[in-house]
Amino acid sequence: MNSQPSAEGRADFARAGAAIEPALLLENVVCTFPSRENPNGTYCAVSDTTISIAEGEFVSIVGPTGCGKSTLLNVASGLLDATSGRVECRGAPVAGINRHAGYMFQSDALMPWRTALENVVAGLEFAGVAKREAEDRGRAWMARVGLSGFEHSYPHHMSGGMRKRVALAQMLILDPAIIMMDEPFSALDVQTRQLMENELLDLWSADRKSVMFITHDLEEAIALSDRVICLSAGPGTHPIGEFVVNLPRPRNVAEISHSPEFQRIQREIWEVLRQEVLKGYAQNKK
Ligand SMILES: Nc1ncnc2c1ncn2[C@@H]1O[C@H](COP(=O)(O)OP(=O)(O)OP(=O)(O)O)[C@@H](O)[C@H]1O
Repeated sequence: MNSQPSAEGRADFARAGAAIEPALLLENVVCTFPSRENPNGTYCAVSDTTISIAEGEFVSIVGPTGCGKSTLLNVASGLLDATSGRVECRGAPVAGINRHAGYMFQSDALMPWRTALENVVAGLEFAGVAKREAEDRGRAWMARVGLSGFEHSYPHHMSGGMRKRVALAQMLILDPAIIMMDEPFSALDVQTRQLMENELLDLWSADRKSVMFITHDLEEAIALSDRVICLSAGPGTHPIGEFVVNLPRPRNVAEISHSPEFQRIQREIWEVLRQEVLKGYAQNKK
C-alpha cells in the first residue's frame, strides 16, 4: 500500500506514539493476585507499567519466564481487570472484553467439530452475518492464508502450521483494529514457525493493524517488530527497556537475523535482559 510510511517513518511514528492517540494504552497498570503460597497474602505480578502502542505499530513484549507478559495481555484484552491503572483502546476505556481486539494464543482455539471453513466463519456467524456472505468471505480468507482446497478439512486432519493459518484467518476475518498474540507460534517446529512468522508479516503489511505480540523469543521479537519492550523479572514486573527496530521491510525472518543491524539490536536488548532472565530462572527453580 503506497500510503504506508517508510521504515524510518514508522520508527519516528513509534517514537512519537505517546503524542498521538495510541491504539492501545496501558497507564500505570498494577496487577495483584491472591498469593498461592500464603492464603492471607498477595502477589504483585505487574507494578506501575505504562505501555502505548501506536496505530499500525507492531510491538513485541519480551521478558523472563513467568514475569507477567500474559497478565499484561489479559489486561489489555479486558479478560482481566487491572488492580489499578488505566487501560484504553483507541481513546476509550476498556471495560469488559476489548471489542477492538482479535486474539491468538499459544494453543489454537479451533472447534474440532467444525471444518476449517466453519471455524474461520464462526465469529461472523456469531455476529449475525448471513451464511452465504460469511462463507464467501471465509473462502477469501482461506485463500489469503494459503489454505484453498482445505475448506472442508477438520482441524485434527491438519498440521500444526495449517491450524495456525486457520486461527489467523479466524481472527483476521473479523477485521480487528488491534491484534493481541500470546506466543502464538511457540508450539511449532522451527521451520514451520518461520513460515508462519513470514506469513504474519505479509498479512500485517497488507492491512497494517496494531499488534501486541508476547514472546520469550528475542529473535522472533526483533524480526517481527517496530519496537521491542523488555520487562523485568517478577514480582512486580515493569518495562526496563524499549528498543526501536529500524530494519527495512519487507523482512524475511530467516534471513534478517544475519544482518549486522539485527545483531546489534539483539546484543543491546540482551544486555538489558540477561540479568532479568537469570533472576526469573532462579525464581522458577524455587
Ligand atoms: N490468577 C493468578 N493467581 C495468582 N498468581 C497468578 C495468577 N495469574 C498469574 N499469576 C502469577 O503472576 C506471574 C505472572 O504470570 P504470567 O502468566 O503473566 O507470566 P508470563 O510472563 O506470561 O509467563 P510465561 O513466560 O510462563 O508465559 C506468575 O508468577 C504467575 O504465577
